[in-house]
Amino acid sequence: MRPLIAGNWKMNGLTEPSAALALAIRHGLADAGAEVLLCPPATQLAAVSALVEGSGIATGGQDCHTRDSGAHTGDISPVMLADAGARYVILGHSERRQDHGETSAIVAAKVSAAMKAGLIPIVCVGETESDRSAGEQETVVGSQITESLPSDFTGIIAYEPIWAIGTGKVPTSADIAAMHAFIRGELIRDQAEGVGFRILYGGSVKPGNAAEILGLPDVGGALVGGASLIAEDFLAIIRAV
Ligand SMILES: O=C(CO)COP(=O)(O)O
Repeated sequence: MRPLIAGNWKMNGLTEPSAALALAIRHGLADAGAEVLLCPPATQLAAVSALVEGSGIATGGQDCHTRDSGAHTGDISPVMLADAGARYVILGHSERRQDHGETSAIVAAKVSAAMKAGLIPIVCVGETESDRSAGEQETVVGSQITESLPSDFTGIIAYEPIWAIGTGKVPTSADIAAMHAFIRGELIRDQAEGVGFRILYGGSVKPGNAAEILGLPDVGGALVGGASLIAEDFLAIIRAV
């Protein structure tokens, strides 16, 4: 399976810069050894999906509701994401867990809804800095995995240590490899197909560290925030595969 390089644009992207970014990535992508995914804000999803159509670049949402439609002001359903061109959806990102009080149980319900709509969920897990200082990272990530994934899960896991997001701090390669091995073990124990799921690393992935991170065992790609907003940086990360 080729590695997946996913860009999480978060709450960034007005119409013109989003189109320019999507087109720069499309045009700069030479016979990539990676699968490429762009997750723009919901307001840009349909436009970005149209701009990358036929290029092999996929698009995804950054969250979804558990229902397909109904009286849920401000929410976006998985069916709506699929209708706007998405093939993937990021779920349980730490920013949503923190800003919107999303528990792992809520994330699990969203994962099921996304799968039902035919989307591939990318489920984020990761410990805080204090969890790591206390040596609790495996306990925290282990329970996030157990509680955020339905028993029939198929999809992708993204390991994003919260203290590495947007900070320029990255765990050591040994720590990334250890956590990915731990996550793989949990998936194999809990999930019938756990041996095959991709596990992405996310948290301050940049052109300068991408090759080393992507070369680690059980790292099946990267979930990139800040550097995915700069076409040359995102393309350099893709080329590092
Ligand atoms: O949260 C992230 C991707 O989902 C990582 O963000 P940064 O790459 O900006 O650290």
